[in-house]
Amino acid sequence: MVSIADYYAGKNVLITGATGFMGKVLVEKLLRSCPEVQTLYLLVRAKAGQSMQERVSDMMKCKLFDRVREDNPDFHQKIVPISSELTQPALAISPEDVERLTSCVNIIFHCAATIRFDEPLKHALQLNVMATQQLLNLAQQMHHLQAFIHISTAYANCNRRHIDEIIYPPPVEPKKLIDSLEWMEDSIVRDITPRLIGDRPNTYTYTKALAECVVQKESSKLSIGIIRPSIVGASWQEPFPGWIDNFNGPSGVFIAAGKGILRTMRANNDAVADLIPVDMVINLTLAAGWYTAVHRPKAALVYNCTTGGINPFHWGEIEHHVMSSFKRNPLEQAFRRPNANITSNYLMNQYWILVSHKFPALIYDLYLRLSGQKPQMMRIFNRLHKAIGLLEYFSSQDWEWNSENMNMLMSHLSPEDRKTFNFDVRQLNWPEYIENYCIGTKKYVLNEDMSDIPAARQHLRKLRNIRYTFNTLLLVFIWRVFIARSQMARNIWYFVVSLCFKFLSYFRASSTLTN
Ligand SMILES: CCCCCCCCCCCCCCCC(=O)SCCNC(=O)CCNC(=O)[C@H](O)C(C)(C)COP(=O)(O)OP(=O)(O)OC[C@H]1O[C@@H](n2cnc3c(N)ncnc32)[C@H](O)[C@@H]1OP(=O)(O)O
Ligand SMILES: NC(=O)C1=CN([C@@H]2O[C@H](COP(=O)(O)OP(=O)(O)OC[C@H]3O[C@@H](n4cnc5c(N)ncnc54)[C@H](OP(=O)(O)O)[C@@H]3O)[C@@H](O)[C@H]2O)C=CC1
Repeated sequence: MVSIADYYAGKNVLITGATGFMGKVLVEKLLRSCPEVQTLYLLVRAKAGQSMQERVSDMMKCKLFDRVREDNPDFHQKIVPISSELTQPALAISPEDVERLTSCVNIIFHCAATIRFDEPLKHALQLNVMATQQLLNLAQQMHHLQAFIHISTAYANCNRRHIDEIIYPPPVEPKKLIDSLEWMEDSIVRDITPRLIGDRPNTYTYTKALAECVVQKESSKLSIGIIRPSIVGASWQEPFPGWIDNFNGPSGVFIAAGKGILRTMRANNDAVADLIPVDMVINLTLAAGWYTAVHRPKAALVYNCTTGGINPFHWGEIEHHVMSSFKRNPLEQAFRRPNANITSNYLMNQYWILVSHKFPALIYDLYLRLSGQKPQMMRIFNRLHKAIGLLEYFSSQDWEWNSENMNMLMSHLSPEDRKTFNFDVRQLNWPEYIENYCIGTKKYVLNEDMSDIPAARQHLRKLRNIRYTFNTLLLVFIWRVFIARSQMARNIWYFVVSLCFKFLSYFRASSTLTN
């Protein structure tokens, strides 16, 4: 059977969400491991004052593409950005571009989505569901399309404990919901959102579940694969270990803990932390594209792309390895020494938030005010509390995903493809992966230099000394207050001092005698 790289040779690929975290890794891997691919059409919008061409050329300059650049300095010639705003009618693609795409695209990877957990329902529906429907409509006009790969999430059905590789009935008929929300004011939609999403934690998982149903409806007309990754983390091996470029999911939590800001979070130590490295997800995605195109399965195949059932690791272990990694490779200018603890106990968590988050923030802001600067720590903590509040649902419980299709796909790969497009999660060594992940947040998200580690360690020592001094002063102060107010405290104090004195005199006397 044709190998994966051979299949992609000469193919025209359409990718949405190419400027995002996973999209970038997909583009890079296709260019590097399938060098004969014909053209990558990227649907990109203008954003933040930058045209789509500027955004794509900035993207290609980033470090992620260093290895591709080495292999083929002209790789950018294979990339064709297409202007598209996915929330607009017909995806706002010009008629000329539609013509071009329909005449040549062979395979589509649909990665674009809003992954915000607090997205208003209408917008999440527009992007995650309606844009998917419009892309499917476009796909049906394509004369040479062989596969449509949709990126979903393993948490689309997080209201279930056991999740099979099937598409579950939708919580509501997507079209009916879209029609009925269309005329409603945003404030009304906001009010009814909790009732609509029901037992799902946010609009993200709800709309991703609806999107799967929209995709399934077209599966008789198109060859479809649905990839459901769990929590996508930094790369395992490719193109560099630990590559990551955002604060989403656990990355923001790791950084906040490494900076000594985050000290407590609600999570279950014993629950499975279903992290999966981005390069493994992308390898599986490309292999699924190949399999779908070559085998043309009759129904849409769903791939639960998870680690928990095969190579489980737990939040308690993650906490331990993240903390020890940041002690070995500290981040610059930490607020306090890294020392985060996770707990499933609500009251304990509230107590530590008060003592370890709010109290130091108050003191630091007071110091900033007194030194004529703008207070900022409380604001940072409020944002952090909002972010971790939204993540706690995922770190406090675990799920079981069936991953038979992932295993089936692996069994169809040649030994060579298994190496080049490796998604065998059994090979993951978690402590090593977490170490590289933490270093990756330092190098690629915070752009800190590894040569500054000795200075960062020195800073941690300084923080430790400040803490010891502060604790000693606090103890002495509390004790002084007690002694001044309570006869009993004074009596205990005199008793302890006289006991120490007696011991000292006894040792002095016995050492004089032995001499
Ligand atoms: C040692 C302990 C171990 C235990 C560790 C447990 C980890 C437990 C993870 C579970 C993870 C499940 C994940 C499901 C897997 C998917 O299926 S989907 C992918 C995951 N999706 C996400 O993570 C999106 C979550 N993020 C959001 O919804 C929004 O960013 C938030 C959190 C509501 C914040 O919204 P906002 O206040 O409007 O802020 P936003 O503009 O997004 O960002 C503001 C600033 O905060 C930063 N920021 C954003 N998010 C974060 C964050 N999480 N942290 C810190 N800073 C952040 C931004 O970079 C930005 O910085 P500046 O550019 O202003 O300097
Ligand atoms: N990250 C994770 O942990 C997980 C992600 N997933 C899924 O993987 C996919 C990719 O996620 P990830 O890369 O992390 O997400 P990102 O937020 O990093 O990327 C989202 C992409 O979608 C594009 N996009 C968003 N809105 C529009 C729009 N209106 N028009 C055109 N493009 C738009 C963004 O473009 P722009 O740069 O212009 O904003 C960006 O390229 C998503 O489908 C997500 O649901 C699934 C499980 C876990």
